[in-house]
Amino acid sequence: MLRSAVPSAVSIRTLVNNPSSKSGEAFRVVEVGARDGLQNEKKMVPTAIKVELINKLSEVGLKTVEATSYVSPKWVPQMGDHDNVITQIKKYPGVAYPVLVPNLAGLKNALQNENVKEIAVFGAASEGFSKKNINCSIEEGFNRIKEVTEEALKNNLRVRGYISTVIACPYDGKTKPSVVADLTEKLLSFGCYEVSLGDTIGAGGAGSVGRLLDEVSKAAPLEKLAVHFHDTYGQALSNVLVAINRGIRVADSSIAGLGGCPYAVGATGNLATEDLVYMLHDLGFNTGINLPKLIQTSEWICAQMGRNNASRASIALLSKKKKL
Ligand SMILES: CC(C)(COP(=O)([O-])OP(=O)([O-])OC[C@H]1O[C@@H](n2cnc3c(N)ncnc32)[C@H](O)[C@@H]1OP(=O)([O-])[O-])[C@@H](O)C(=O)NCCC(=O)NCCSC(=O)C[C@@](C)(O)CC(=O)[O-]
Repeated sequence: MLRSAVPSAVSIRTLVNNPSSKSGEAFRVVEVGARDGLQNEKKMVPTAIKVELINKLSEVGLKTVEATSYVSPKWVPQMGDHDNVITQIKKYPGVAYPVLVPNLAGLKNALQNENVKEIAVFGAASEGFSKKNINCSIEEGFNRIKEVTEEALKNNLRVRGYISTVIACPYDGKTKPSVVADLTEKLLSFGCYEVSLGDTIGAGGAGSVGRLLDEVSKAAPLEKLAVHFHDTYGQALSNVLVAINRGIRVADSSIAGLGGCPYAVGATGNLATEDLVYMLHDLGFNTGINLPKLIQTSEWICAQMGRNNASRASIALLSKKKKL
């Protein structure tokens, strides 16, 4: 069993009362808007819009911009243009563009595109969601992940791992933290450089997320963990604060809070990137992200898609700008 190398984190009270204690410390935001954010859109989003979105996100200073999925287009039609997207984006130096890969067939397709340098593999911590999402059991899913990861590493790709339904499953109810801890350990042993813990339906709050992280951190070093919260119950930002308090320094989020999973009915989008960045900057973290530019991108994508902005920080900062 791996032991955490990070010293015990400061309490939330210390963080809130003394934000300068985090001054300048790096925090990595993983932008998932172009993939998680768009995959559930019923109306096809033109490839050109996806490409422009990814380029704009790269220009605001994000260092990881998840680009698309090499999943079956029969299952997720919105991601069917994966190859064109990854070919057409600008590929800014220093920015990683991971693509989701569910199986060896997806990896074979991804490997044919020389622009794919990093993949993300994904499994679930509940049987119901695993069956609906990837049409197999948890065990079969992790066997697939192992073979995909091994093959990807042989081909010099970096591999990030996701675990879905870490708090609760839309089909099976609450998930045991010990199950998530075991699966996290497995993904790291396969060779994933990082594991992102996904609260797919956004059911978690500070208590359940804290209990989950206490258990997972017994099995995995904190510097190998990321958190991925959907904001269905409005808890995502406080959940990230709990993760920060435990010592985690990577979080996934989606521009304008776009998103939802096709196999998690009722789940809303991810935590909005703008809200996350607003909080991180207020705490004194260095994200490398230009918030005003991020807000412009958020306004732009909402206009392109004809939808309301789910980011509270974007709404507030845009209305302030309009009043001036
Ligand atoms: C895993 C499968 C493919 C199994 O689906 P299956 O139907 O069991 O697969 P199969 O192996 O039996 O193949 C069926 C057909 O699909 C084709 N096929 C098979 N694989 C591929 C592929 N990679 N690319 C293109 N085509 C593929 C295959 O060639 C065959 O074609 P046919 O002979 O019928 O013409 C399917 O269930 C699938 O694609 N699922 C993906 C669902 C998905 O993308 N969900 C959303 C992403 S996960 C998520 O959002 C959660 C996350 C990560 O954000 C974290 C969180 O919030 O929790």
